[in-house]
Amino acid sequence: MSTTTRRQEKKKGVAESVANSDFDVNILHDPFENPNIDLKFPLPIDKETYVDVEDNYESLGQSFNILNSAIRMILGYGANYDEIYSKNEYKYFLNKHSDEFKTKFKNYMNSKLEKDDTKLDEIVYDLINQELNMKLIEAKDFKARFKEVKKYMVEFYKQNNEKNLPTFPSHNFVRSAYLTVMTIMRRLFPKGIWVSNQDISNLYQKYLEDPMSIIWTPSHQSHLDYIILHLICVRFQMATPAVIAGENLNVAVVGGLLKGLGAVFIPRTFNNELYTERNLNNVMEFLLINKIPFEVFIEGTRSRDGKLLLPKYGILKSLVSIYLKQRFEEHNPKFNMLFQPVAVTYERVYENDEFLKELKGDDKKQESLFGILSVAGSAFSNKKDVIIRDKQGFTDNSTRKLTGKIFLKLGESFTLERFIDNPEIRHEKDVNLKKLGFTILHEINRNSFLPEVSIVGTALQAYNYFANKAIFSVQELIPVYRIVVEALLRENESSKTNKIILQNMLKFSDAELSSLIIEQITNFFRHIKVNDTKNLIRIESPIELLYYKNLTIHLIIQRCLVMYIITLLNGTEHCNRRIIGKLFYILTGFLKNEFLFDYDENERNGMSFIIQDLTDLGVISKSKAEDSEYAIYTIDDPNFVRLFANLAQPFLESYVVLITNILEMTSNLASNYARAKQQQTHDQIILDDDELKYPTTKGLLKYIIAQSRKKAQFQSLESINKQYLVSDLYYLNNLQLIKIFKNKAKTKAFVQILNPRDLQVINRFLIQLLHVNTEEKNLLTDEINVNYVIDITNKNFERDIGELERVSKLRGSKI
Ligand SMILES: O=P(O)(O)OC[C@H](O)CO
Repeated sequence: MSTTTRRQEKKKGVAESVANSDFDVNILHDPFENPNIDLKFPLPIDKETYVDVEDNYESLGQSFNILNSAIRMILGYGANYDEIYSKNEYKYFLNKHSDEFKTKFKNYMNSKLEKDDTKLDEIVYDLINQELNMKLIEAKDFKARFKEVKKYMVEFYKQNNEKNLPTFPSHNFVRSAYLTVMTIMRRLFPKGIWVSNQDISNLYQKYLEDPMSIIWTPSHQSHLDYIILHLICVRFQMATPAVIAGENLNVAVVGGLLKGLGAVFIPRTFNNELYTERNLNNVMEFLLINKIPFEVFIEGTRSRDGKLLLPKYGILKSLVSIYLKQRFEEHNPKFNMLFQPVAVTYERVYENDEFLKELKGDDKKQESLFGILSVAGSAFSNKKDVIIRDKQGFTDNSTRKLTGKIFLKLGESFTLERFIDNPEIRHEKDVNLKKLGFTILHEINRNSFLPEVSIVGTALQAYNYFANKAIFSVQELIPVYRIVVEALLRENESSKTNKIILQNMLKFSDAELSSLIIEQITNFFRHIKVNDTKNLIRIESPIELLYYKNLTIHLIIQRCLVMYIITLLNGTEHCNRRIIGKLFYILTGFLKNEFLFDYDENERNGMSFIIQDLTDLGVISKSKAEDSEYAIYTIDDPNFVRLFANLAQPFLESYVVLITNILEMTSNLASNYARAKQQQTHDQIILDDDELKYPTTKGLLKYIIAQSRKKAQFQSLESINKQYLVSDLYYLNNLQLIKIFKNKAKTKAFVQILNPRDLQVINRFLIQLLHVNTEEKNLLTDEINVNYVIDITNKNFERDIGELERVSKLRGSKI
């Protein structure tokens, strides 16, 4: 038997053993003949409807509709057309497509604006009061002016609602969309979209026990996320959700279709608009009272780098305040909602090529009708997908579409009542929103599937940093591959699927692993090439590895950091648990936004556990037997330590890149500003001269990327990408070392240095940490110095720089 066939046999074994647990359904399979997928339990049929909401209307019989008839005829799906989405609404969920519901929705929103929402009146009163105070109007005109402004506001928000709120046209509209989208998706993703029937069945059963709005909270890496969840709902006989979507998607024609499918368009930033947020709250409250499923991407934007982003709290805050209002003001004691974290994993994200450009500093291409049509159009190109090789025999994927499987895994769902777990709480400010967001995202990370390509990507990235070679043999990669698989397996105890796959991979022979690596590179990479005759790999642009490595990095980042620190201190008396612990504390602080370290309850991620584990593995050893915090550790397996330490490095480098450039750019701008100010006459004084004094966030990032690439200061390009830099920028803002603020027109954001001295201290600390042009280590090893850096990261503003300066002077070192 050939190795490939043996590997296929083993892979089949994996698929079979997984079949009863995870990823047993491809939702793109057989969608027309059998649109409804049977769940793992029989859906009840003894009642007409299972959702206890007033005014849940059954739709009238099929009305004649030319479009639907045409679709039936053209596509020839006649027989089962009426089966699609036939029981989802009215029977198991509220029928949001009934005319009665739509009228009720519209009336509800209009009467909120016209009379029911006192908040709007308050806003208008405040405004007119200001006009009065500024003598823009006279007291006698107050009432008339109030009426005029209120009328304007009501009209404005009515028009806004018309433009932005879901329209829920009809079940036939859902059916037509299903047929069209299915047809496109099947062509775009021939390898399927995989889910676990048991996951969906568990959720459905929980929902039926006590129907309430399911709040779907998926990870967000692609615009396809919304489509996928809708298709899943249709197929598993659940109601499609209303979806919070950025107004950037409300483009010609497509915006209308998306509204038909439940999109609630919102501004990307609210800029304290007085009533917009409240208006959105009203929309959400109406949907939740009616137990309509709701979908929100709490990261707020698509992650371009494979890791989860920090949650945005706006919508979570609204959900919590609606819950408390309903329970305690509207006396609706059973009101609740069910959060469902969802991990969506792509073997190759559709937007991959665009994301690489953005990471390298290009502006995002705005969504447009043309762009969306061309995606749909590309599904129908009849170009055969053949593997092309260049003259040297390496794969040339520059013109191939490169699509893979998509996997969707549900985490453990929980109700808001269970999360709050305190009947005394009445105010949203008493609810820990950060913990709510992090609970959702940790649950996503805990359940994220690791596709084979993510393991290949991690091994390639690790080896690339380790060996720094552009061309190497597949054979050279294999030992690294095995080490990576072992490390990931140790951190995947809780994921049944990942565990099985990784365990099986460890049993592969070298020849089987080679063929797996070659196959994955051929299928998914454009800038990493492979020659399957000579068994060679060529890395043309390592930035493509970043995404795949980051699909796994959250599992091992803490140990990478510990190994990084040990590498720095190895051979000195400082390589003890006390100093390692302090540095680990600082570095996990630096990377806490990048990796969502807060509220992580996994004890395997603690420093003591990791050190013990590395000792047990024989990677490091303790020189003294007793368990003192001063016992010195030494590295026994330098290659192992270096391999993982390297993976942590780019995240730290990106801080040095950022801070050095903020300092440089700000000082350049300051001297230009001083010069301009001298030449300025009184008449020229402008309203918003921050523009001249401070870099904009956007300008700064562009400058950094352009400058740093020229300087090639670090080995890895990974440290100079937009997503890491943005997240670092917000951490420095949080430490109040810099301030990010908007201009008066709220069109731009600026970066101002608030604490140049401590920004320098952090910069020097990082420079020593990364030993860039310096042998000094005093900021890493001297406890007074280290404690000062800890004070910065702890936001202890009482910190005493004097002591730091005295110590440095005494020892003749620079701060
Ligand atoms: O910020 P973007 O471009 O990732 O947009 C993603 C949002 O879902 C659009 O509403």
